[in-house]
Amino acid sequence: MSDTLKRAAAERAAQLVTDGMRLGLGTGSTAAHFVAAIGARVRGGLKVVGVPTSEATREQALREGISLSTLDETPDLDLTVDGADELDDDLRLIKGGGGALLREKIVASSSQRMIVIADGSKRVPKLGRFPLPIEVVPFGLTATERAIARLLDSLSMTGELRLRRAADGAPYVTDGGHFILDAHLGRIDKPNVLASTLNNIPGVVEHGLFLGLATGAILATADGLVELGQL
Ligand SMILES: O=C[C@H](O)[C@H](O)[C@H](O)COP(=O)(O)O
Repeated sequence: MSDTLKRAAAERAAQLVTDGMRLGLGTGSTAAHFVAAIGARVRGGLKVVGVPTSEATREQALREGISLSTLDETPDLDLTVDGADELDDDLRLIKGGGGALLREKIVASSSQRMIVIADGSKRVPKLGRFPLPIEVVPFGLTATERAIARLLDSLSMTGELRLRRAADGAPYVTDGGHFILDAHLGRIDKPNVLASTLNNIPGVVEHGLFLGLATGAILATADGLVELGQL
């Protein structure tokens, strides 16, 4: 059911793509449906160029026959379409459940529009039930973790910081060669304060709060598609 909903949201987003667009291609199970839908349209004659947000998406897009570029060659994108782990009604997001937050944020920031596609279960009244991914440099991991814990304490936030691990038990390593600490916060009352203060900690590369980046969202529910913001 959830996969059918993800595909429905992705296919609606694919209809927004027109010839000549420079596209940011998101990462994750929902974004993969979008990449597949764009692949089908490319095989039907659509001309676009894509900038992938992960190695996994790059490989999928190549298999789909989508022309690819890099952000260095194509620094201004028209539209990025990506999934999310949570979003609220102000189009604030938590992303990074699949570990791709850093490239996703750089690509979204380089896009005129960012459209989130998700099944309706991702919509929440308040962010934070989904653990917030914080990407950190492996060097000095313990020091960085302690600095994050002190910051959370100073903001009266509680919650465990858990080093993300791969299936073999080793630390999960992102495409950028970093680790991820998942912050189990339960609720984030002041996302802007948390976002900006996390960015001040040496060793923190990026975090999964995407604030002011999404311009629209397509949410698929059992009752149909719900659109937020501008598509
Ligand atoms: O790092 C992964 C990305 O932020 C994904 O877009 C996010 O985790 C949502 O993934 P999915 O569509 O598989 O739920």
